[in-house]
Amino acid sequence: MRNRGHVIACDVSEGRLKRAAERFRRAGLHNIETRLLASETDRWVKRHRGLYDRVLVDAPCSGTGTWRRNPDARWRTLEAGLETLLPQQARILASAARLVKPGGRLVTATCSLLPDENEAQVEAFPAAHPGFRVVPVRVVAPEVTGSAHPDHLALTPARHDTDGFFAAVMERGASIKMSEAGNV
Ligand SMILES: C[S@@+](CC[C@H](N)C(=O)[O-])C[C@H]1O[C@@H](n2cnc3c(N)ncnc32)[C@H](O)[C@@H]1O
Repeated sequence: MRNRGHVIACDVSEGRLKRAAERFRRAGLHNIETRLLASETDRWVKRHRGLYDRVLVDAPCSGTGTWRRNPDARWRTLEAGLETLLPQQARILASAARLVKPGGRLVTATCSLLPDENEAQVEAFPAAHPGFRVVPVRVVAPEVTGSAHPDHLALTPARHDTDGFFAAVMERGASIKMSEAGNV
């Protein structure tokens, strides 16, 4: 965005937001406001529903895509437990969807290799939020080629010699009424 527009970085961790603000300063970015949320049901989300052109969700995930750099993380991942992470990811995604304006886009990204955290979350989303449809990443970013998934961005250490990374784009219908868009 070249320091233009207005970006709001939300987290439930004050420490994370402070560290992020330091990174923004070091990078010379002046268009980012930080916002501490109590949870995905924070009233701030309700007050700002339907206001944002783009919403990026970088929810807690297993981090399995970073295992080649952080081999010890596999033991921490097992502690965190997918049975906790999967519903938390779905709740955060549903909450973030409320912020997207009609015609706006919701992008979800993980550093996970696990289909349950990636494709399965994205496939389940439009059923609960009929106002949204998946937009293939190749449409949004034609310069991105070689993804391991036909619609989403999927990078794997084996195929791309990068960390494992996943991103999907969903667009809210331009004419959809807020009340029709599921969970809003
Ligand atoms: C994968 S990390 C994202 C880190 C972030 N991109 C950064 O650079 O600091 C996932 C983050 O989600 C935060 N989180 C957990 N539950 C949340 C919620 N309900 N709303 C917003 N953020 C949440 C965690 O505190 C954690 O910082």
